[in-house]
Amino acid sequence: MAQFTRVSRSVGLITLQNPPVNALSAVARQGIVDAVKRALSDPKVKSVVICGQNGIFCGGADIKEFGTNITGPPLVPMIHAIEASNKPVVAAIEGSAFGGGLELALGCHYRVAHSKAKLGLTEVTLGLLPAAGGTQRLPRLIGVPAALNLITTGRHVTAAEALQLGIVDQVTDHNAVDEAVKFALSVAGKSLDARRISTYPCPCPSDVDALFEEVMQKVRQSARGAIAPIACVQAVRAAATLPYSQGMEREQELMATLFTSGQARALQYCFFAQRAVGRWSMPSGARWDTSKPRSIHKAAVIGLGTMGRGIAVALAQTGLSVVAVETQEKQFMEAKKMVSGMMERGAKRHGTAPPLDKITYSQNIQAVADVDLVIEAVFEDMALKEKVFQQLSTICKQGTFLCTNTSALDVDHLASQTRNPELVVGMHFFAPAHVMKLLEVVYGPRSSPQAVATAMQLGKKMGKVSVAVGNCRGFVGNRMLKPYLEQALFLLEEGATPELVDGALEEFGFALGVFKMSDLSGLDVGWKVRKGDGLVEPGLASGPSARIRQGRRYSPLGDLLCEQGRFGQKTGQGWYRYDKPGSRVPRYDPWLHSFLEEYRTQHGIVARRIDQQEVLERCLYALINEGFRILEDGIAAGPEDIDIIYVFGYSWPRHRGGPMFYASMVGLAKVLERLEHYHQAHPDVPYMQPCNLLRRLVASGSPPVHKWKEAIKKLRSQL
Ligand SMILES: CC(C)(COP(=O)(O)OP(=O)(O)OC[C@H]1O[C@@H](n2cnc3c(N)ncnc32)[C@H](O)[C@@H]1OP(=O)(O)O)[C@@H](O)C(=O)NCCC(=O)NCCSC(=O)/C=C/CCCCCCCCCCCCC(=O)O
Repeated sequence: MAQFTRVSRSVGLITLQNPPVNALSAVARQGIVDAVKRALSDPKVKSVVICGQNGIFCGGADIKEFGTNITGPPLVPMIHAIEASNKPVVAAIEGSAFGGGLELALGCHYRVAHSKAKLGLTEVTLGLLPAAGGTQRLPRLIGVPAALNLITTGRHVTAAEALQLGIVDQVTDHNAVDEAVKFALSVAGKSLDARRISTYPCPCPSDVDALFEEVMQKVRQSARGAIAPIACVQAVRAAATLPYSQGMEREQELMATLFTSGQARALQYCFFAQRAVGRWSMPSGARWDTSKPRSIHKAAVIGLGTMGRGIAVALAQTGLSVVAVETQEKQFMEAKKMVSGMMERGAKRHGTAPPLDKITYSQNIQAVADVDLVIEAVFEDMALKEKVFQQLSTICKQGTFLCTNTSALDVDHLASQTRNPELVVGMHFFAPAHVMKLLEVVYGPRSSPQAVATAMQLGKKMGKVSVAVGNCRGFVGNRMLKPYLEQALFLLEEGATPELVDGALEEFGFALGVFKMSDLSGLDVGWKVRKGDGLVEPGLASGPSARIRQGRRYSPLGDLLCEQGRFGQKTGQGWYRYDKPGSRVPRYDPWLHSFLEEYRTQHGIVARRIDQQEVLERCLYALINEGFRILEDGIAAGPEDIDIIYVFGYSWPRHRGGPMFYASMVGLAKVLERLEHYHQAHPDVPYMQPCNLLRRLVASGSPPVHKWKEAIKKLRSQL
């Protein structure tokens, strides 16, 4: 797992060999310990280089070991032994040096990096802190403010930034190992007294207390309840205020708390889930590894509203030639300007040239005749989309993939409007499409595996986390949102306020509570959908029957707000009031509170006290219950798919691992018991009726989340 060779006569070259990312597993650590001993005891070796095989230095500690009984030599003494060596040790950093990988490099006396390498103390993203000395060495090397920034965010820095910060000593465009060997030859025999980072004093600003107070406040705000960033600040504070050995003790103490926390488990689950969703499968048996995608060189976007513009930008930024079609004159002119502006701003942020020449605009749909793939993003109206798909089917060259960006409509129905339904899939982007990472790739019963593979691959190229899901109303994300929104409205009827509901959800970790989110996305969107579903009945009489529609409990609260022209931020009023239309800061609205009181009186509802616990249970368990139905229906292949959709598309707090993981942490039996309780109290709310799959999982002993797929398969085979 670590190979030792002697090169250039006197340089001991230690190569980590643990594919795919040279993670520091027990065997790899043992390999390093043995190789270092050998290098130090070999009199012919005057200096040492540590590198990783296959162009990657080291992806850090082996995350797979974390849930197990860890054996093998621990990292901290291993790194200390390297630092204490009396022969110079140079890290040759290619590819990535993350987490424990960078900590290993910080234990070396010198660091040479390839210009394309990325470095970072990423542990915080896994619910941990850099506990192999990273929180103590990095501030000593680059100062407290810069170290705090890197350690609390886990962000990756380029080799150039690492050089500027002082993390690496040299950056090269050539072979980093060869350069490191040359470097090692040049420093052989030189004193190492000034090269052991643990012996450095920690450079500190004069008012350490004020600095840490300010940072802690900021970190608490952005952490949304995550504990690791806070522990990171505490550990760096120890570096700034304590001698190294005591700082190390503090680092270990803080790590011990994080290591066994539910948050660390959730974040590590997310890490693997994000990768697992790439290994998609369809109920037909088609899979990621047996379905070959087709290369896409030229794509088209139809409809340049908010979504279409974002999609066009995202495609162009990927390097594809894009035909952007908008038939309405006013929208066409406005979109051209907006798209260019979006690309220019993006390019400025990345220090690149805007890919303006990648997009050609047209007002004629015939312009898409020669593209490889079309993404339809016209208004969310089935009749309009049907027409577009009929046209595309005749205009496009043979074999063009036809995708729809619908957020809820029937993909299979659209496929039926075309000559080749196997070429049709949904590509459901999230607004703003050039920023949001999530893409739901929706397959209908007739979508070919190649169409799915192509959309998945295109999503990946666009930098999206793509999840393949089946076709149903709202797919996965929006389907689960419906019971969540519904519960929030019922809670208002029963006595809660938007502030109470949002407060509970934000404390749970959502960036925005449900009412703030509705104000942001526009209340009229859902109103239009409900009208289409025949649920909106303006001016209906009061009394309980007014709140039963299509045989189930219904809250017209949202409709009533829309009837008043209160569409949220864009009109300056919604569930909150805003200083002016378009303002973003929600404020308490006395009108809304009187309106709720009047509404309750009119409908004979006596307001009761509702606590945060009830808000969370009703909103979240209703959503989770629908997640189980989605699994039962085979719309999502596994809980990971649902969780990744929620973490990347709906701001579900990552440190809670996604709704299905959260359910497993709460305990399936508890979730079932609470759903049963609420369903008894609200028998006219079908979403609260516990799903069969949940009952069966509980009956089979509530297996851990990673075993659900297997359990579902087994349960299906018993039916
Ligand atoms: C950028 C990457 C490295 C590579 O990206 P890419 O090329 O795109 O490839 P991927 O698809 O991401 O990955 C390929 C497969 O490799 C798997 N993988 C990746 N990284 C790891 C890893 N570090 N460990 C295991 N496996 C890994 C990945 O899952 C893929 O496989 P699959 O598809 O899932 O099958 C990118 O992969 C990346 O970013 N990786 C993560 C980098 C990272 O964040 N590293 C930090 C790891 S944490 C760390 O290093 C911590 C160090 C501190 C010291 C730890 C000490 C531990 C013990 C202390 C115990 C003390 C508490 C005691 C408690 C008590 O007292 O009881």
